[in-house]
Amino acid sequence: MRAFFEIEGGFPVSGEIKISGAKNAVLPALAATLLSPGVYRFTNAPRVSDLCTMLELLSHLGAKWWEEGQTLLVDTSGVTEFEAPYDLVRLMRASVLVLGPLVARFGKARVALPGGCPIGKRPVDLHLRGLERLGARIEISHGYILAFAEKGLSGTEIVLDIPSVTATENLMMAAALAKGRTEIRNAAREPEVVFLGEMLLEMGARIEGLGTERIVIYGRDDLSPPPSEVRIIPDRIETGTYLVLPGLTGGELVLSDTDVSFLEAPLEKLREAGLEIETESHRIFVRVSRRICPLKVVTAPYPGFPTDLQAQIMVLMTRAKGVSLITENLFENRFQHVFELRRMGAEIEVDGRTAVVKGPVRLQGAEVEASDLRASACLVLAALAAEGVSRVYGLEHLDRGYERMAEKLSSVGARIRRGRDEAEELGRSCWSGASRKAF
Ligand SMILES: CC(=O)N[C@H]1[C@@H](OP(=O)(O)OP(=O)(O)OC[C@H]2O[C@@H](n3ccc(=O)[nH]c3=O)[C@H](O)[C@@H]2O)O[C@H](CO)[C@@H](O)[C@@H]1O
Ligand SMILES: C=C(OP(=O)(O)O)C(=O)O
Repeated sequence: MRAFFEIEGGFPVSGEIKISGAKNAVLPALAATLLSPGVYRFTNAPRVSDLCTMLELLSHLGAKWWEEGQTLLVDTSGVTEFEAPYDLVRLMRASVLVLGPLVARFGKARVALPGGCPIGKRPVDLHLRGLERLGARIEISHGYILAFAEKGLSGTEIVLDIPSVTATENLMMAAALAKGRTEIRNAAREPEVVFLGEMLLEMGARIEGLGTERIVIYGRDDLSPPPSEVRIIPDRIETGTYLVLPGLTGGELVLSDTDVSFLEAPLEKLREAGLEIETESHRIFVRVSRRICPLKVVTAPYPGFPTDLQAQIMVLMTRAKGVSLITENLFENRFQHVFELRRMGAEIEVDGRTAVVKGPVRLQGAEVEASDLRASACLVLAALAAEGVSRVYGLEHLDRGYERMAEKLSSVGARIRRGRDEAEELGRSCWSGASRKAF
């Protein structure tokens, strides 16, 4: 038996959805706790299974974590291990984020080599080459990355071939404990990278150029936990996922506790598609009162249109009158949702990196299987738009990055329920076990 969402489509949404903290911000923030022993306090951490995996990894390394109300606390005073085992890395590629902090602080790290992933090959060569530039010796042995820097790391210049998000984060963390000045060129500019940099500043690091392609880090001998709570920034991808919903079902939504400044490219595209959008700094009001227009969408590193919203906007385009072109530039295999959308009646052809979507079609409810995290969100959206009942399988992907999705959607009038028993309802969840307190 597998978990599924059963969804009856075609009901307009209405109401408010509160956006959670960003998965892609909490993961590097937790990795950064390895840079200095002590107690760290986080608020607005999303209760998603990737957070659970990262907490398991930190526990494996010797850290402790607990909660006080909604605050998540992590104590890294007892970290003694240097290994991220395959069992955890295979669940979550972002486990590789512990590599930089471990080798910088302890002079050694052993991290399982992440394999390919459903959306693409996703090598980690830029992480490894950057660490080598900082003076680490890297070996690959028996499926593990071994990194050594017995005499510490030294500042250097690193030019990334691609503005990789997690490579920039790994190298920024490592450089924060390296001797001297490190310059990272062609650095990623994502809000989550800026957020991590700001946390490192709170820990005593000196960093310039956050949010630009040139980040300069002046390493310190020691860092310390931030003096106050670190608030995880809102999830721009969760926001974008729910933003397209009124375009599919009709109705109107208010998305609160978000950050509009992170969403310029998606907001521009959705307005071009015909959605009526009004914004305040932390709230977005969205509704649709006219026909959806076709779009040309090209994914790109921030501030371009995010690859993590490509699948969701593709569903919207099945509603548009005319031909839409959606080009995926970041990951070579991120069109797997197309096959499932076709099973629901969508007319989509893939030509190399571009999906050609012909609309409008009325999607039909079906049983579908998600291949990855954003494909799962796309299929939920498609099912909410479709005529009849759908079952969306593959919720282990969805649970990685969406907090309480069924509950949030039900609260705005969607007909969605999670199938299977109550224990499964929470998905893979380290805080639902009898031995641990619930968040
Ligand atoms: C935990 C996290 O923050 N995940 C996000 C992060 O993933 P992640 O950081 O893994 O994605 P990258 O920015 O690294 O990937 C961008 C491109 O660079 C390539 N590459 C990357 C590293 C490397 O060493 N060599 C290499 O060739 C990748 O295969 C990909 O084609 O950014 C992606 C792109 O916005 C998002 O989809 C993910 O949600
Ligand atoms: C691809 C994603 O995440 P990850 O990099 O953690 O696989 C995502 O968030 O869409």
